[in-house]
Amino acid sequence: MAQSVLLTGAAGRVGDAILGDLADAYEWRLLDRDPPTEDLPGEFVVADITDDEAIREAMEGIDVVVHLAGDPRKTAPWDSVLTNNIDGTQTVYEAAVDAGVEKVAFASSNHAVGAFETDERTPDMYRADDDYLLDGSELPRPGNLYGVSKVAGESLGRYYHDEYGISVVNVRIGNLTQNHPPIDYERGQAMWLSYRDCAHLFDRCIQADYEYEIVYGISDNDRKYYSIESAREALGYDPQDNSAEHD
Ligand SMILES: NC(=O)C1=CN([C@@H]2O[C@H](COP(=O)(O)OP(=O)(O)OC[C@H]3O[C@@H](n4cnc5c(N)ncnc54)[C@H](O)[C@@H]3O)[C@@H](O)[C@H]2O)C=CC1
Ligand SMILES: O=C1O[C@H](COP(=O)(O)O)[C@@H](O)[C@H](O)[C@H]1O
Repeated sequence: MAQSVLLTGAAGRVGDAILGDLADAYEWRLLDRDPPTEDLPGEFVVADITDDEAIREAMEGIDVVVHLAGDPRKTAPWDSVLTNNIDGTQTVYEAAVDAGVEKVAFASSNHAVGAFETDERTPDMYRADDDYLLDGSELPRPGNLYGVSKVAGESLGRYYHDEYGISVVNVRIGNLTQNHPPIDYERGQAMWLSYRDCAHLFDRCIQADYEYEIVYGISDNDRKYYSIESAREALGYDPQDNSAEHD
């Protein structure tokens, strides 16, 4: 029988990429505070992730949670990231462990480590001939409050894994765009994540066995400054796209 997967933030862009390729692969329970504007697979729950009761109900019978819901703006103010990204993520984890969920894949961000991109390193680090690489073992270094909230989400996962044994993978997503990497934007090309690689990566997050992981979610771009080795090793990620093929 297909696994039951709760996808929070299902009405957003990352949700769109995942459901575009994986609509038939799982028993989906989709959740978002905004109702869907198109036909989506499975059951749709309209709820806020800070609503403890609604999230507990949505968690019933779920094997795996893909947790995307949150404020994705790098300029998001503190009150929004505190509520949506930190409090909301804690509510999701608490309900997940109480419901006996096996795994949570958390949508973290490149902005959890954005401050490694110093004036001295940029723009060289965005180029294919530069060998600077972050691999997920470095300490977080957020460059904005949104990034701080993603680091908090990764820490919540660490706590719930260590305390309750739930499997957790934090995917530091790069820059997701459909059909084509960002144009005239070297940083975005270095961290491009294509739609099909995004769907495949979260498919691996649902399928693979792991304990607690931090991986980078980008395509196999020549320009990369994030290693994808941990995603390959821990999850079996095998990306097909490379922003250099669109130059
Ligand atoms: N799109 C990208 O390139 C990247 C996205 N991410 C992360 O991936 C996740 C999804 O991002 P996108 O799909 O791009 O954003 P989006 O804004 O398109 O989708 C987010 C969805 O979450 C929902 N949402 C927000 N707060 C909520 C709450 N309190 N309760 C219930 N639903 C709520 C929104 O209604 C929206 O449908 C976010 O956590 C974001 O930080 C991280 C790095 C890059
Ligand atoms: O976390 C996120 O990162 C991407 C890429 O960041 P950017 O600074 O290069 O735009 C961003 O597009 C997305 O909205 C955000 O959630």
